[in-house]
Amino acid sequence: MDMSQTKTPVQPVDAAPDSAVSTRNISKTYGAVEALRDLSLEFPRGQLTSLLGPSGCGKTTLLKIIAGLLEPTSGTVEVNGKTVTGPGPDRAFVFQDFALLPWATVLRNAAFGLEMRGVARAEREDRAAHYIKEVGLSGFENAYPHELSGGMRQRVGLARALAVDAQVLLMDEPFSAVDEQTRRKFQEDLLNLVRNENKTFIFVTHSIEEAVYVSDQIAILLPRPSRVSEIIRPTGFRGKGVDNIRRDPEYLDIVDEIWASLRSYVE
Ligand SMILES: Nc1ncnc2c1ncn2[C@@H]1O[C@H](COP(=O)(O)OP(=O)(O)OP(=O)(O)O)[C@@H](O)[C@H]1O
Repeated sequence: MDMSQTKTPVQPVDAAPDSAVSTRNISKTYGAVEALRDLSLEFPRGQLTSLLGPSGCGKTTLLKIIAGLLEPTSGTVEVNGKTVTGPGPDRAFVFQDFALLPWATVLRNAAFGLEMRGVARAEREDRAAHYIKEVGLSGFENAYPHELSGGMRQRVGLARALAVDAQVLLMDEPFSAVDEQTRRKFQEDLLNLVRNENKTFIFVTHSIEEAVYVSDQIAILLPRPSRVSEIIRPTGFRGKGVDNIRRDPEYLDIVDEIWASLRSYVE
């Protein structure tokens, strides 16, 4: 099988998608470890793209390079046509552990990105309160992180990222540490956020089902040195409502298809 082929099982790829983020010929080596090789990928504006691939294939590395937290060995990242040289206000990283301040309330934590940017207290608390509501945490403004469940802490991290109004949200396996019910609820909420916020989401996950459920575009990465093997756009069942996606025949077919292409790497 030609692994470099771009698959379009549901709908043709737009002729010229408007990209918020482009990675061009990115390579990254850590000493002797070649993590990424010549990886080029477009991230359409206002959509959610998942990076999916076997463990250790370089998904987090790519996300950190896009965030400007890590320099590629070669290649460039562009955000809105401008080359990335470091972290910037156009991108917000939602960390796996969310990096919340344990001594600060939910409100202050959610406002923390704005505080770092010097936004006045009243304005930042207003904006933080709006996003605390948006992520379903109304009533917890004055709680502390240790009083929250893992899923709620994740929502605080997401509220913080939304409050700074970055155009690009980078999420590294945000749902890996929560129970299945919380995870499903969060996936539904994420779908609504993508629709309502018109931001570009780049999302790392290990879960094929999760990627197909939440993504407009899935980039399947091959194991080290990682390249993109396929781009899948599971758009056919999008308008059918969050409750119907998991039993949609197209959803199930795409999950099977991705599993078929990844299984050889885990056997
Ligand atoms: N700081 C580092 N120094 C040396 N090697 C590293 C470093 N960070 C990552 N690597 C290696 O680079 C490869 C890619 O790592 P990365 O964390 O990006 O993969 P991943 O796809 O996100 O993995 P996982 O799905 O398990 O989180 C791995 O082999 C990893 O061991």
